[in-house]
Amino acid sequence: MSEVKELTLQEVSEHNNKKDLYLIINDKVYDCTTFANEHPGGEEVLLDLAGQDCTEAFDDVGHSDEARALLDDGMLVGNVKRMPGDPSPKAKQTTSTDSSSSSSASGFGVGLYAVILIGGAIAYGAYNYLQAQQAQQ
Ligand code: HEM
Repeated sequence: MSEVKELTLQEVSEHNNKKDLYLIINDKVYDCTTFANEHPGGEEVLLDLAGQDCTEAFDDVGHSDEARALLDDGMLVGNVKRMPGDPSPKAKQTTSTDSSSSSSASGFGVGLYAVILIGGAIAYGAYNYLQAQQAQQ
């Protein structure tokens, strides 16, 4: 049984190059040195974030479950040890902007239904009108 390592942000930040590349995701430290050149999203993005907390960037891409599984499959080094004065973990936060954007999304849904309903009604009216015209001839 290997002991879980604890690394400070300072220690992780020293692993910031192609030959020694650590990333922090959800307060866990991963050694991505060998994975970097196999990364489907490219080596550059990982190098840019080397030694840093990339939780937000990782989540924003919408990585698959397989990508998440890869992390714990051999890359895990240990946990982040937060010291007093360190920045807080970069987790996804539900902000008021999020809820307003979701409400505008649902507003768009209602608008779309209205367009479909009104469009349908107009098409039905036009069809009836044409039928009546034809009946008159
Ligand atoms: C060690 C952490 C990471 C792992 C294990 C990983 C793994 C993967 C995998 C397996 C894919 C293929 C698509 C999928 O299955 O979701 C992918 C795509 C991608 N990754 Fe990562 N990734 C990591 C970190 C990052 C970071 C920090 C970024 C920064 C923005 C990033 C950016 C991307 C992009 C842009 C793609 C899309 C590539 C495309 O579809 O053309 N990845 N990653």
